[in-house]
Amino acid sequence: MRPSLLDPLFVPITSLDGVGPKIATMIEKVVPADLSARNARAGDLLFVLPHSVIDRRNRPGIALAAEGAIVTLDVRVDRHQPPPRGNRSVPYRVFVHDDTGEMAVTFFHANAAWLERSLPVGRQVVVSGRMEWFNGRPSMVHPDHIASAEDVDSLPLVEPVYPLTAGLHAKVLRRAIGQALARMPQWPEWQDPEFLRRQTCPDFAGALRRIHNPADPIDVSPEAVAWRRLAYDEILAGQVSLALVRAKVSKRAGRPLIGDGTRIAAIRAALPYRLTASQESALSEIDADMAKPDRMLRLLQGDVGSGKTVVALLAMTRAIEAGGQAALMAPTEILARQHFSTIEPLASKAGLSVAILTGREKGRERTAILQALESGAIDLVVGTHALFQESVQFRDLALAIVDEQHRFGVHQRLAITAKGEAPDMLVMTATPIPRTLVLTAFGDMDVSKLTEKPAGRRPIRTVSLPFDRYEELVGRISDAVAEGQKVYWICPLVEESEEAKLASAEERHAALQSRFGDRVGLVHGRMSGRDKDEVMRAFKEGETRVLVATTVVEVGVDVPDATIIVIEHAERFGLAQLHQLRGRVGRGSKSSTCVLLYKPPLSETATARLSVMRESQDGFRIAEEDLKLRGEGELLGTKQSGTPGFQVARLEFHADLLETARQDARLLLARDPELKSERGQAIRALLYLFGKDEAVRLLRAG
Ligand SMILES: Nc1ncnc2c1ncn2[C@@H]1O[C@H](COP(=O)(O)OP(=O)(O)OP(=O)(O)O)[C@@H](O)[C@H]1O
Repeated sequence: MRPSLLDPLFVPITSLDGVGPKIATMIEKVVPADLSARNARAGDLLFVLPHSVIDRRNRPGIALAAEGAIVTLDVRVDRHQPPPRGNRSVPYRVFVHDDTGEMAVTFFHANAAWLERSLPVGRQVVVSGRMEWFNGRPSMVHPDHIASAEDVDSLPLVEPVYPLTAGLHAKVLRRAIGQALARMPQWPEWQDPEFLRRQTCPDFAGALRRIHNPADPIDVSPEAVAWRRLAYDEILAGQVSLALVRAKVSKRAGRPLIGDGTRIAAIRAALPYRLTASQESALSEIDADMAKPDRMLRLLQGDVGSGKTVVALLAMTRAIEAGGQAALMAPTEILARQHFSTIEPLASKAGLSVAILTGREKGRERTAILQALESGAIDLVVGTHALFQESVQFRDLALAIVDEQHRFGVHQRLAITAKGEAPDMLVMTATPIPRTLVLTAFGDMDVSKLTEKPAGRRPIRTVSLPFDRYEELVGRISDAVAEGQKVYWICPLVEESEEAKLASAEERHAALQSRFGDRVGLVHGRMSGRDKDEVMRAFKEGETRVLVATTVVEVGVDVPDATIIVIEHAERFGLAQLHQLRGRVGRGSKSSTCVLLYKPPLSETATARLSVMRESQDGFRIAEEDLKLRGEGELLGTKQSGTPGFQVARLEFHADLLETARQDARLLLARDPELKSERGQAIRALLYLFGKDEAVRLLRAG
């Protein structure tokens, strides 16, 4: 049961003063991504942390205030100058002075009565806001704060600045966060006292209060002790949650999966290529795991195009030879269909019966698949989320493979394994991620890596090109298309909305169509599955030569004879994503080109990212660079996809805390596996606070 001390925080944010349904929707946009999968609760606001501060301690005097600076001034009010009657375009000006000079405090659409009350002529007041120059004179337009000289203490001297979204005012958000802070109960301490002493940390509530009410800009820094304390809390919550999942998964013993090898041999014989040494060694690690009576819990990391699918197929075949069934779950429908079309012809050579199950299989077709899975008539199923559904039952699921791409959480992975009697599990990721991140996102899994690409692949030539060379680029592409090459054109990442994304893709499609006619296809996330398939088929078979696409092609799409990829507004993408996208070409034996089309001026990090892309094609190295440049959020996927990232911890500052937290979590659970001790109970509260409700539920499920 959830500790009752959490009750005041476990209520919808709409129960806070000043938060109606409309504001709630806006606030949910700034609540950290991991939490926003459900409706936000008041407690989530605690972790909406400021990214900077406004320092209002700066009191230079009017004459010394720099343009654009936010300053606080002690001034005397001289006179009011309301706009001429009926002329709303002229502002209301209040003239003030101090020892150093004079200025105007300016208001548009002012409420005159309110101004007369708050800035009475002759009174000494404090105004705080941004300095602007108007007609060569200093002025402050719409000060953020006005206080009488007596009330000056009410001014926040160091004011936190929060991430905002269109329509959400800082004041509204601050007020909501203030209420969440006020609802914090007296927490039991969940950290090890020894650790706290070493780190000289404040307690959890104290740390939050310090960051939300900073006394100094340094308090709002991930390196400050308060922030480190919270980061450690969060990392520990993650590690305990992963350890609980692992304990649950490995509690039931697995079984040895050993077959006679005939079907595996049939598939190997049908492959048009030899497996790489990397693929062979990953397979023998997987084989060894599967042969053991313990359950396999392994992560297969492969760089783009390294050939994970065939490794997955051979592992599944082993499970089937041993008398069980196997499931492969993909993050998108496009990918599920692609895996199916790769796997099906090979599997049928070995006499396996294979099915696909996504949201699209409906009615009688679906019923037939479900029955065949339950009776065991289907050996191998490829699918999407649809495989999680309760109606999906297996006769004997022996191996579950999750093609992860960071879109599934720990608990979803668990959900699929719950469909068998302790099946083995293999998680595949296409973005190589550094060891530290493997630990945080996946816990203690065994890792196999595909570090090598199939023989005969040529390096991809990568160039960056400013947008003003667009015409020249289109000319080159025109030549390439005339030679029969295939081109991906990736549309810019647009944050605002699905509509904006679509508009930009359609616009580019239209522009390229006017040049290349009906040899240009368009694929985007809003299309139906069938339409997407059709567009992909036409591109694969060469009916279209240029494919304009949003990032739906980012993961896994395999058209081996595509040789050029243009990434428009490359400066907006993270490194991991650029690397994934680039991996759509260079999958065959022809040489390929990746064009990073950008709009100058480039920021410093964008410049660095593009140069890493030009210099390296090693996904493992790029992942390390990404971690340095951007932090883990980008690396684990884009914000939109709800990644197993963090809300507070930032690994570029807090990676050193990981190992300690991991050991701490292990020790804790070794001593108190059900979290029943005093510290264990406190840890339960911690898990809930960081949204790990599912992990606590596992305890009850036993
Ligand atoms: N050993 C091999 N030799 C030659 N080609 C191979 C080999 N293994 C796989 N391939 C081919 O390489 C391509 C990429 O394989 P696959 O789609 O499995 O890659 P992946 O690891 O899933 O990469 P991504 O994550 O980028 O999609 C496929 O066309 C596949 O047929």
